[in-house]
Amino acid sequence: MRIHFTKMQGAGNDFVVLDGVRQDLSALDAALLQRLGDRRFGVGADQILLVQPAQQAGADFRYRIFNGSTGAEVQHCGNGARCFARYVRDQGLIDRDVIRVDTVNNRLELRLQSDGRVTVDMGAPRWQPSDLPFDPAGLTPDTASAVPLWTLDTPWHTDPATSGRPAQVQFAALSMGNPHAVIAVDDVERYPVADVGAWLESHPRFAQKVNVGFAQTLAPGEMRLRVFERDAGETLACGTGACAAAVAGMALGRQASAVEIHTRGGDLRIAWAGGDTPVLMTGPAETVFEGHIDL
Ligand SMILES: N[C@H](CCC[C@H](N)C(=O)O)C(=O)O
Repeated sequence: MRIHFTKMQGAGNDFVVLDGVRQDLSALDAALLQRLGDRRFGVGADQILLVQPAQQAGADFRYRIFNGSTGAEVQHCGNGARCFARYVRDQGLIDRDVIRVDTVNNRLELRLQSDGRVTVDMGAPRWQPSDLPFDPAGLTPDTASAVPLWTLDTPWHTDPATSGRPAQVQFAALSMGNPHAVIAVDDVERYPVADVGAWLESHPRFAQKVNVGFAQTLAPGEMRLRVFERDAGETLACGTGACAAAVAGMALGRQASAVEIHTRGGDLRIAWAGGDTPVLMTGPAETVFEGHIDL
């Protein structure tokens, strides 16, 4: 099967984008998607984005996301949503700058800005453990702040003096359509992101695993963030992770209602008015190259 694809990136989070409107991609299964995502045997990408005709009234397209390492479908991808908007506009699939798309569990509004960036209405955050899902059984959250903070023992010990007591992590748990655990750290560059990220990503309390964000507050309105993504490892940026980190900081009273998030791959701007209002994310979306692949 010969497939036309477009390689794109949003703040260094990279994607293979497929036109399922003008191509018949019904034969694509998880194995072929995983091959597309493979950085040695395929094109290589953190996620595969599929553009399909809308199935619901009021939407322009259906937007489906698959993690590149597994070919498994996931609920949301924020950096991907910006690239989706750039793609359908540049490919002539739509001639408007405001685009409405449906994901598996959300309707998003994508807006192409005159400066080349894209703003995405990411929907409202959801805080119930069942929204992730996260199993809180036996845990007592710290409810002194506006949102519950959960504490888990890690497999590591802090130092010989406390060899009997494991180190702990405290995190906010929320859904942006996909599951996120956000840990506040003093210095993202020195924190053991790979170890703690891999451990929490696959913790049995997260039945569908979880994206793990490591957030450093630089100032009210400015954060640095690293994210160990579910089924992707650490990516250079994570859009839903940036929303989750910003919203957790705001809900905890540590952040203003608009935050500039510095990721390793670029900067994202997040705005949120609280409660059930939508989270707005603005950032870059760029095409890298186009090509064909025989699968
Ligand atoms: N790894 C994520 C999907 C991609 C999210 C990320 N690339 C973004 O920009 O939001 C998950 O399994 O939920």
